[in-house]
Amino acid sequence: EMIEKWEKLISSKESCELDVWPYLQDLSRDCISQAAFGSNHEQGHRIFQLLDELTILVIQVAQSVIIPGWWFMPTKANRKTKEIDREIQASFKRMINQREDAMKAGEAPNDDLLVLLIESNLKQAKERLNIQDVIGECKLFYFAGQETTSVLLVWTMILLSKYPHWQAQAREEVLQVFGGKRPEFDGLNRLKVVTMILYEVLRLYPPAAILTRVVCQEIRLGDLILPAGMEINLPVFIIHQDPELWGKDALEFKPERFSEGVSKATKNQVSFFPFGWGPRICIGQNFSLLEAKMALAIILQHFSFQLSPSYSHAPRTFVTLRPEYGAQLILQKI
Ligand code: HEM
Repeated sequence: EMIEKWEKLISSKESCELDVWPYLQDLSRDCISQAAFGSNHEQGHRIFQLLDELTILVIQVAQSVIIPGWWFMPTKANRKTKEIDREIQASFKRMINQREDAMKAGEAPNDDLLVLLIESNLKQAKERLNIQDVIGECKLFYFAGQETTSVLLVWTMILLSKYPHWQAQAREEVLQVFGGKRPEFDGLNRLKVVTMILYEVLRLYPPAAILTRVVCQEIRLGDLILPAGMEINLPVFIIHQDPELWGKDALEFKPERFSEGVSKATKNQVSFFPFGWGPRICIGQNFSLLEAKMALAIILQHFSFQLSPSYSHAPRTFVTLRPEYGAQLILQKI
């Protein structure tokens, strides 16, 4: 659908300028809605709108001075937050009820995330998820499943516009593997240059730029003693750009550093962790890389692109690392 929209915008002209960021957001929203929840565009659309509003409010709260008990005050922001949360809960409950009915009638898909969650809720076992757990998981997947991948895609398009020789190499590879055909799973796994490019984008522009942990019991870390309850930030983007770990060219876009895989590029150190690390590592990393490769391959088959003079480079952390003023590119049909 996105490709068709872009083609229409170009139609008889040679090229067209557009901000690709909202289109890529819609694309990844559609992917997670359909793949995980089998939900239609409209249902998913409202939930994303509400999550967007909730994110803005949460960021406002995070940036303000917290006074104990503030959350219980009937301020405008607190009332709005609770109202949005109620609507999100109601939307998910509706979605879950509809799916349960469809499952009973034997009309529902039986292999998506929603089915797994509902089945876990219906189990009689001790470890069954209750309905609030199911709603919590749906909320997390809706949020974590779209924002991050659309950010990865948008920075990839921006960097491939800035480095046209990498764009050309990626296109050559895609055309070699798929020609003009629709990309499929096995072929996507054979895309080496595209994978190197995506890793390098994730290194320089990690969507989750900072990870947070709370120390659960006092622990010694080198010369430091960290007390229980202390909050620690792991600055992913700083570690990803540290010249001591990555060399003097750490700030440069050089996908070739990943030509022999991640362990060679990192010399087996934990210096590249765009998807986190350890037991809470991103559960959706394969899904997102597959989605990004699929989207990028189709875009490269249809268009070449370059930065528009109106593009202004402004990475900004707003939960994820976003291009603050969008991604104005000039697209040309191939
Ligand atoms: C480029 C895309 C993505 C990036 C960079 C990314 C990054 C991350 C990171 C860094 C974490 C760990 C957070 C922490 O340790 O505090 C995480 C967790 C998670 N991600 Fe992703 N993610 C991406 C795509 C996805 C997708 C597509 C999904 C769903 C299909 C997803 C679902 C989740 C979930 C459910 C968790 C929580 C896992 C847990 O706590 O056990 N992510 N992600």
